[in-house]
Amino acid sequence: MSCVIGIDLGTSAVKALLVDRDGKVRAEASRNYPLFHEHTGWSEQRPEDWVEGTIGALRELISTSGVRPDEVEGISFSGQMHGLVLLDEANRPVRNAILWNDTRTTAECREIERVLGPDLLGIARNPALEGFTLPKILWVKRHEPDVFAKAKRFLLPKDYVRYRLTGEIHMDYSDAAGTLLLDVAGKKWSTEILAAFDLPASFCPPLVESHDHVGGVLPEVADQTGLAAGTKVFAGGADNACGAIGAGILSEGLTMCSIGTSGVILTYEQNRDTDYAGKVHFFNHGKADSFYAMGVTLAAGYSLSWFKQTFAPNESFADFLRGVGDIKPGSGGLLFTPYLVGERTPHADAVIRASFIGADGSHTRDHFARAVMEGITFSLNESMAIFREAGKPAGRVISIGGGAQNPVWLQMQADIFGATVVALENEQGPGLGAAMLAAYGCGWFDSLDACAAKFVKHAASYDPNPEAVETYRGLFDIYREIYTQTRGLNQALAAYRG
Ligand SMILES: Nc1ncnc2c1ncn2[C@@H]1O[C@H](COP(=O)(O)OP(=O)(O)O)[C@@H](O)[C@H]1O
Ligand SMILES: O=C(CO)[C@@H](O)[C@H](O)COP(=O)(O)O
Repeated sequence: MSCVIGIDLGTSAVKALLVDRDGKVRAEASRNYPLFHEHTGWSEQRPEDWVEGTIGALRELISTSGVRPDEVEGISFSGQMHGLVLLDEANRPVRNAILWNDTRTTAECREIERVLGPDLLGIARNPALEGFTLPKILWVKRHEPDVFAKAKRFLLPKDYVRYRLTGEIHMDYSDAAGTLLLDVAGKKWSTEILAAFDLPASFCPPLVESHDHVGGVLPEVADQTGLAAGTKVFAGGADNACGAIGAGILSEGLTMCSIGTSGVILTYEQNRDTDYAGKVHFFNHGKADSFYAMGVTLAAGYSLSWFKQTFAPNESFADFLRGVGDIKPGSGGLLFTPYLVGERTPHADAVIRASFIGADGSHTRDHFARAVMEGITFSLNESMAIFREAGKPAGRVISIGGGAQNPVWLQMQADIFGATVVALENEQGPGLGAAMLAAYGCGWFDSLDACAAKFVKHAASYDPNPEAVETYRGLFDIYREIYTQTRGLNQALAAYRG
């Protein structure tokens, strides 16, 4: 059996998939790791936890699957985006990584806007948002000058793990696009942006394509995992680029909904000049010389996990959500906005927080759980609305991520988006996209598209129910009002946060 491995370095866990030449997932293994929230709005992880988790997951994958080490032809990665890993002269992290959902950098975002003006959108193609990497670099420079003095270069999360597996330092275009330091259309580090913030070119790693062969597994990693030393390692990509590859979003007109910790509505873009004026993100794809645009809900799956963890910590997701299908669309007039950690699209706002609106004595826990799922989906529908206004057809949406595991949620997506929602057989999120990059990199296919034709298999599809569509249309208008109605209240409450 010849196989590849896709490693998805997520926010809650790292998952490793062993995939054969037919695209069949033969084995999987995962390891969780903690998040640290030292202050409100902060979110950090220990890079060493990612490395230990990845090595542990690989060891389990090899030992339980029965695959021979020489049958693994290649490995690639998908990674949570934007997280800042600062390395010293000896490539050791100088502090914890600051993650994509950390919102401490509002002042640095304003500074970036002031210094770069319209060049920011012109070059980096994205606005300054707290989650992106450059504001985090400036935050460490300003608030931890002693730490910053030791930092010689930066990496993103999966690039650091790949470095520890291979000893080689690189970054692929799809992940580099989320740093605000890349000239996205020109595919090079922006000398203008680096100069504007006094960062040397040596601060940035060499750029590669997602399918590029960038090194081999180190002998000591081979000893720890059971892989063969020298096993080919391919660069990999940003988790949303890999999610899109794994969902077959490789040509114009295709749309994806991903509900992981964050939530994303993503469309493929062939034209590097497509201009959404910064309303949605515009990034390089993991398929060479192509792009994607996406809107992001910061706390999508995270909102549901938070709710379950807070009110039913000992129940599985399946048990917890069992009664949700019995509640009618609209949750009996209960609405939820998923702003637990602030929001990105369409409201770039680090201060806004979540609300339940309309609670009454008849509401049960199932009403609240359904309202959380509906609120997350309404938020994603705001991104969908931006794409529709820009003329993108969104009649058919491929749904991936943890949220796609629940049929009630898939039907809800169809009803709220007013689109046919298609689930994938053997839903594996971005890990399958990472495995596809390895399969293409190994030469199993002539193109990623050819790989997708074999690996991406559609499962059940969900058509919108006209009655539910009508109910949700009315509620969506009310949902949209909540942001403006609660913004001032949340600004006043900010002083009371920990
Ligand atoms: N059975 C389920 N039904 C509905 N949602 C689920 C289920 N299992 C997980 N989820 C949601 O999926 C999210 C995790 O998705 P995942 O794609 O694994 O995230 P990440 O890649 O960010 O670690 C959780 O936060 C949770 O809300
Ligand atoms: O910040 C973004 C995209 O801009 C997030 O999508 C992260 O990339 C983390 O994703 P998940 O952990 O939810 O997969």
